[in-house]
Amino acid sequence: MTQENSASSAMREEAPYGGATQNLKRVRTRHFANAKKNGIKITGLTSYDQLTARIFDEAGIDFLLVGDSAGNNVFGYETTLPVTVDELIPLVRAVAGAASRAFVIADMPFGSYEANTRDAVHTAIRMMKETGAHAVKLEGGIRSADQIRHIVDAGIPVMAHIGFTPQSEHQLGGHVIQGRGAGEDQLLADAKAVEEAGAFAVVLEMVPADAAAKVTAALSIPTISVGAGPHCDGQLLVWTDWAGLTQGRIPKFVKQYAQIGQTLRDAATAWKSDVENGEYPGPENSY
Ligand SMILES: Nc1nc(=O)c2c([nH]1)NC[C@@H]1CN(c3ccc(C(=O)N[C@@H](CCC(=O)O)C(=O)O)cc3)CN21
Ligand SMILES: CC(C)C(=O)C(=O)O
Ligand SMILES: [Mg+2]
Repeated sequence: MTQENSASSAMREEAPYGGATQNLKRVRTRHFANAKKNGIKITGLTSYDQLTARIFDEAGIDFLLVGDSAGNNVFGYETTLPVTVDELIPLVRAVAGAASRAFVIADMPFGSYEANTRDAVHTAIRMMKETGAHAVKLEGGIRSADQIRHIVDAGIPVMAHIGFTPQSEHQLGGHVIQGRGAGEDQLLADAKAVEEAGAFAVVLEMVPADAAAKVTAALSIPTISVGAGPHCDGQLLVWTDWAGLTQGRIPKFVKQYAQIGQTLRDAATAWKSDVENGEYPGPENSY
C-alpha cells in the first residue's frame, strides 16, 4: 500500500473521533488533499506566539497561520500594510517551535512578493530557512500566479488567498465582500489560476456562501473559509477575534468561543484591588 493510501484510510478511521488529522504525527499538505477527498473539515487558527501555538496544537487544530494580522493584533497597527518580513520572522519561529502536530504557515507581508518572482522566492526561502514553517501564504489570484508557481518550483508549499485580501484594502475600498454578482466570475478565475500555479489550498475571505460553494466544487485543492460560509473544505479565524480579545469592530463572520478580554480585565481589576487592600501577597505567596 502506498503512503497516500495508508494516510487516507487512516483518516477515514479517525474521522468520527477527531477531525481531519487527529492521530497524525505531523500534518502535511497531502492531508489537506485527503481531507477534501474524504469530506473531513480542516481547521486553522492564527497564532503569533508559543503559548497559543502550544494550546491550539494540543487541541488538534490542523494548521496555524502566523498571519500578517500580527500587525493589528501584536504590533497595534491599523492595517497589515506596515508589517515587515523582519517583524514576522521571530513570531513564525516561536509558533513553529511550539507546534508538534499542526502545519505551520507563514504569511508573506505586503511588499515582500508583489514586484517580481525573484522577491517572492527570496522571501519564501527566508521564511522557511529562518523560522521552521512548513509553508507560506500570499494574497492574490491571477495577479500572484507567477509568484506562486516560482515558490512552488523552489520546493515550498503555497497557500493562496483570494476574495477580500486585506493587503489591498485601499484598492478594494475597505472591508468589502468580494465575489458578488459579476465578481463571482473573477473569483472563479482567480481560484483556477492559483490551483494551476500549484497552490495546495486557497483561503477565500469574505465571499458569499454560494460563490464559495461553486469555487469549492470547481477546484481539486481544498478551500479554506474566512467568512466564506459553510461549504468550504475548511475554516480559519483570527484567534484574537474568535477568543474575544480584539478591541473594536469584529466582522460578522466571526463567532466568539471565549471572552478572554473580559477575563483578563476582571483578573487585572481583582489583582489591583487585592494589592491595594493588602490581600496579595498572602502568606502562601511569600517566603
Ligand atoms: N479575517 C480577518 N480579516 C481582516 O481583515 C480582519 C480580521 N479578520 N479581524 C480584524 C480586523 C477587523 N476587520 C474587519 C473586517 C470586516 C469588518 C466588517 O464589519 N465587515 C462587514 C461586511 C462589510 C460589507 O458589507 O462589505 C460585516 O458585516 O462583517 C470589520 C472588521 C479587518 N481585520
Ligand atoms: C485572515 C487570514 C487569512 C490572514 O491572512 C491573516 O490573519 O493575516
Ligand atoms: Mg494575512
